[in-house]
Amino acid sequence: NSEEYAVRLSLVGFLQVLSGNDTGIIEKLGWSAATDPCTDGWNGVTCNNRTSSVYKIKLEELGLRGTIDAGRLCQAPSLAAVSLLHNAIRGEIPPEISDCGRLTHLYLGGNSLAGSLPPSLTLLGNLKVLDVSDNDFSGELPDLAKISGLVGFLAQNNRLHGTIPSFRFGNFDRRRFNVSNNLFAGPIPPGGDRLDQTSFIGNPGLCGKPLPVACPPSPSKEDHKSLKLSREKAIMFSGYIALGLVLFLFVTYKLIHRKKRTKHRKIADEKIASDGSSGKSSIPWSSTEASATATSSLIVLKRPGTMTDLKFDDLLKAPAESLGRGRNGSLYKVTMADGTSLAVKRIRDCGTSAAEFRRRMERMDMARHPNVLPAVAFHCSTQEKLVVYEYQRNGSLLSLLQGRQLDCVAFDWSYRLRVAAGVAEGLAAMHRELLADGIGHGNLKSSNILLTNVMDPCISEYGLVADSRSVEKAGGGSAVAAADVHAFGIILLELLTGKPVRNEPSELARWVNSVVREEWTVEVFDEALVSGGASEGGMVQLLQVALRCVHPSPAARPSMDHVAAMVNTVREEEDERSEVSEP
Ligand SMILES: Nc1ncnc2c1ncn2[C@@H]1O[C@H](COP(=O)(O)OP(=O)(O)OP(=O)(O)O)[C@@H](O)[C@H]1O
Repeated sequence: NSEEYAVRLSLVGFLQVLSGNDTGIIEKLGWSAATDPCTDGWNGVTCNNRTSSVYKIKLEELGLRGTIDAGRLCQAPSLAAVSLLHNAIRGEIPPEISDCGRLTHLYLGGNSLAGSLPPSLTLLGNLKVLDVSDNDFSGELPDLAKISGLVGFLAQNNRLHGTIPSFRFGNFDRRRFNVSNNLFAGPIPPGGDRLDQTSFIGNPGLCGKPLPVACPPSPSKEDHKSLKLSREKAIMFSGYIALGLVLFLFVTYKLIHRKKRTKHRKIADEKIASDGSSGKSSIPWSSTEASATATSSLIVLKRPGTMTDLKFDDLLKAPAESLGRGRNGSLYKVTMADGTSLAVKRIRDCGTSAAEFRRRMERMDMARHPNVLPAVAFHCSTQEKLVVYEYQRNGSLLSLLQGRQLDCVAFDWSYRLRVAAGVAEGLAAMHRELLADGIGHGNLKSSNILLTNVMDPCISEYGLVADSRSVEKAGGGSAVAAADVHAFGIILLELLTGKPVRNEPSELARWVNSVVREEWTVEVFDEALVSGGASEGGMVQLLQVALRCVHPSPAARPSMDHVAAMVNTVREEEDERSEVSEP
């Protein structure tokens, strides 16, 4: 059909540019728009048998002397791996490379590529291995640490400079991280000492472990103090003083006015509580009761965003917008004076004492995991409990399921597995740490899976169902654990079927079970996954995990540790399936 023809034309165009219009090479490889890349033997091309689409292009050691036309290359919609190792390719990596959204492996080592690595590389969210070694690249590295699944980065023997981003070194194999023989400077980021010094040698300005060169101590406060204030600084400080004065007058004015407004606010608060409406509202979220309590009663656990301090009074004064009213209480987006956005949960009280609530919050703060959103601060009094989080602007898994797609991520099989594995890991880790204290999530659902700025899944509102009585009734945490496993199973079903659940999770489980019983298993899978080339075997495996999690008998459900291990196995097998053999 015409789409396939357009893809062939683009790929042939890509090869022409890559070879520098060398017709000899093009003929030798047998690429022609008149033939099919999958069935007519285009050399260097591998197709996905199920979808008959190109997923790997391997053109190594062919003496290619042209440039990379990423615009044309990325027309192949299922392209997962590209290897152009050991040619004489010139020019730069074009920014359009980010259009190859499914790319997992990109090997460009041993060419004559130059310029800096384009920042758009960081948009390749599925990338696992990037090899740019033995070229003539210069400039600073883009923040490749943003790509959470990156397990290989080879950049040795170039002229790259600047500092090394804070990679998740724990993910890298020794052989698969190498920035040696460049012009990098500054300290090796934390975790780099897990690797061998051969990964870093040959950078004259680089210091810290595993290199034998210690980093110089950073200048102390005393040194700073002794520095004379320059004229510009003096002007700047007098500016601050003036600003401080204006703020002081403003706050005094507000304080006088607040007294007058208190009465109106109480009425407005009661209105929120009674209608539960969501949407924009200039009505402050704080109750009179909360404003009247001591200003020191906000317990800050973590500094939010760029803020140096978070004060209860500032929180009360900041403009708030209602985001919704759920089972646990109401949620407000609060914008602080410096522009930092916070999400404040006002918990519907369930009889937990302030002391018990505080104990739970502090206990949870000790059990952090990258896939669990930590509370920034909390406030508890007998009348009111508030929990403050950082606002996550990329929305939730629910919004992805509802089709509010974000440009920066393809909601494809690989991403869905990443979400499933991240949530499973986070939940399992929290269970390990907190179930002994009877603290489970208690309200896990896709609207509580938020997406961080690098689109990693992050569980929010862990442990806010502070009904200790239900935990005791359930027998020391096992019922809350089984309920969380069930909820996780529903999330897996949502990922597999593409159908979001809002009110009745068991209905989705019942429907899936009935289809599976009739042996129409494939019918349950999201059409977008099937047409996107997701492997049926992998989807069936994940479905089996989901069905075990939603087993009607809580005692028959696996533990979260076991579930996380099963999900990881599916993810690893799928990675291997799509992974191209290492060149
Ligand atoms: N920290 C946050 N940053 C950005 N959005 C958030 C944050 N926390 C929650 N949200 C989003 O705000 C909306 C309202 O959240 P809320 O918690 O009130 O609803 P809910 O999850 O349906 O209810 P509940 O968790 O109380 O049962 C949801 O769409 C949720 O995804």
